[in-house]
Amino acid sequence: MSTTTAFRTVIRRAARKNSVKTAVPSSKGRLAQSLQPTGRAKKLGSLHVAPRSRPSFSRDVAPHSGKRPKQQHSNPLEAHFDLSTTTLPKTLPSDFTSPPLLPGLLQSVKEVLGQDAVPTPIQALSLKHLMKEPGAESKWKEYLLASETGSGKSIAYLLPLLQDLKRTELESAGSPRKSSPRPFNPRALVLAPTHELSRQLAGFAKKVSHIIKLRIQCASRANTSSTTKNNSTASKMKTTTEVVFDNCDTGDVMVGSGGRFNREVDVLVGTPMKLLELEKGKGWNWEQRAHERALRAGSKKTEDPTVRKFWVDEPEMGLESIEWVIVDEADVLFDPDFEASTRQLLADIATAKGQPVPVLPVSPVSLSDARPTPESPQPISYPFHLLLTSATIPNSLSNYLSTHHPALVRLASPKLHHLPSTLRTEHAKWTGGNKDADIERRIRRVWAEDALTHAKSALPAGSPVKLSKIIVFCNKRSKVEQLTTVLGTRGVACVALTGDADARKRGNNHHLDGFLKSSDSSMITSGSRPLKPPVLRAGLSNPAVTPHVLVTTSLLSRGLDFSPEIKHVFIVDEPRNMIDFLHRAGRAGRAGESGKVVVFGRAQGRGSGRTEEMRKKIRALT
Ligand SMILES: Nc1ncnc2c1ncn2[C@@H]1O[C@H](COP(=O)(O)OP(=O)(O)OP(=O)(O)O)[C@@H](O)[C@H]1O
Repeated sequence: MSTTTAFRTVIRRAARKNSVKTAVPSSKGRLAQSLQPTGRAKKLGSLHVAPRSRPSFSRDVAPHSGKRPKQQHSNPLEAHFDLSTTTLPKTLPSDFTSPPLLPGLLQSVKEVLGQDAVPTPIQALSLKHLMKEPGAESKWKEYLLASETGSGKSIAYLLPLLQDLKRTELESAGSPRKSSPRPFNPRALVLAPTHELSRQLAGFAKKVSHIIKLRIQCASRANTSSTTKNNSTASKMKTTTEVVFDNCDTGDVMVGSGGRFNREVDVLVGTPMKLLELEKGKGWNWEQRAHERALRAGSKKTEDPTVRKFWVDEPEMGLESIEWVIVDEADVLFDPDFEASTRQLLADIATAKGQPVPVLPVSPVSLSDARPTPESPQPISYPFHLLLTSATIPNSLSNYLSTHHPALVRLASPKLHHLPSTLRTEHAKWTGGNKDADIERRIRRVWAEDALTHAKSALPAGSPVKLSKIIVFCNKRSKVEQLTTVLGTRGVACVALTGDADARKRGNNHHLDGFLKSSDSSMITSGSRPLKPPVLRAGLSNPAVTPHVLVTTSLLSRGLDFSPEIKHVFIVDEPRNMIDFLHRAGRAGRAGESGKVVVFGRAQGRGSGRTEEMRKKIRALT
């Protein structure tokens, strides 16, 4: 279908629905409103308290019954998620002032979220349970904050973290900080699975803490070439002057030089691998990794001549001062790909603080997706506050926590394991042979709808139309590349982002910011009458030139906040599981904004059974 035909179709449909007016909710407090439980979610609304043997807090929390509501036996998600639920407490803070925040912190929260913003359910739960009253007993906390995508988990963990760090700093004003031979001695770590998310979280934390003046840094070193012993002097010099930290706000980088670079850091954000590298020295595991690669490639020799010998740099980070560790996207960071690094880092902190914990091998049971079983717990007790956050609690994470952190308290929002209520789902059928053409048609339909909305608005006729940005999720890198090329040749310029894309190696988020920011200048003009198809301007305003479509894999499905720019997500390959689906879809419909996820699938013939199965599961999420 051409642009013109698509546009006309939209016009016809709109004419039919002409009498239906869309209610535009007030922007103030929209997020909190959209997250209130309704219908079935209200019944199942959950504050989930994990420790069955040790009821942990508050009179108003109904104790976990251990029983599953009847209707959940038929829930197709049961195989993936821990769906245990209890009742939401009746009394939760309804604003950011009770318990009181430090004045500077409150001011920044209002600046960032808006003067009328009220806490979302997960933020209210966090305020209620995690804000330490001055003089309250100091004990290491262990909490899981779980709520649907885009519901404000970052603020939910930042408030107790920043408030506590500032208070401790004020209380110990005058007393010198512990001396350490290492240049960086953070008081808190925030772990995230990707550099992109680390940078975004650090930038956000900076905004929230700029008045109370805590120092937030992102440990996001630009990827540089490996350092070999053969060229040790030159390469060592290179390492000591290369980029150490990325300044997430400005994109500037500060250049460190080994031990000479000294700067106090309160909160350091990074991937577990990058933080281990700072703790142990760059190159600490390269030899082992190269060895494993050689083994995977089938090398039988113990000393493979192709395995290079790597130089290990000086460690740069001390762990003795750490009081808090936040594990964002905990279900990923405790999954088999990240689990070893995450637990190694946590264990190293405990050791540095003089309370070593065993790094137990992960039991296959705790990592399995099977329903939790009453295992004999092997508790790990870390000497720091541990906060995990996640939008999904797969059974594997639930098992892991029951086994190793039986005292950890789980706080969950009423709509956990549901799509945000402001997100609409549409199913698009493949029409036949050419899937790329179907995707293109759907993209153009979104733009035609933009033009129609513009034409019906009070904006002056002929003024530019703002075209929507769209994220397209594929399963494989090869598909991302192929689709980007095809759409490009058909006049839809795309940004392709895969794990090893060059743009990711630059140590900043400019590749994402550029895509999102260009929206202001990327416009088309509409004629004065709505039936006239949009006219494309040349150059920047032309989506054939300026990318309006980001094509990627699940890499960008985790944690990244694209609101309010992204309202459309396309899922063109069947997601591997519903966890993947929730996270991909959750890049739109955030913070109470409206959004739409379009799921492509086969309506008949081969593969249609699987599509129908997926639809059922998606219905269970809404
Ligand atoms: N109380 C609030 N009122 C209005 N907007 C809010 C509020 N809290 C957070 N937001 C906004 O909501 C958006 C999403 O927040 P955030 O990224 O923390 O969500 P999340 O729950 O961590 O999502 P994900 O699970 O995808 O990581 C952000 O743009 C944030 O500024």
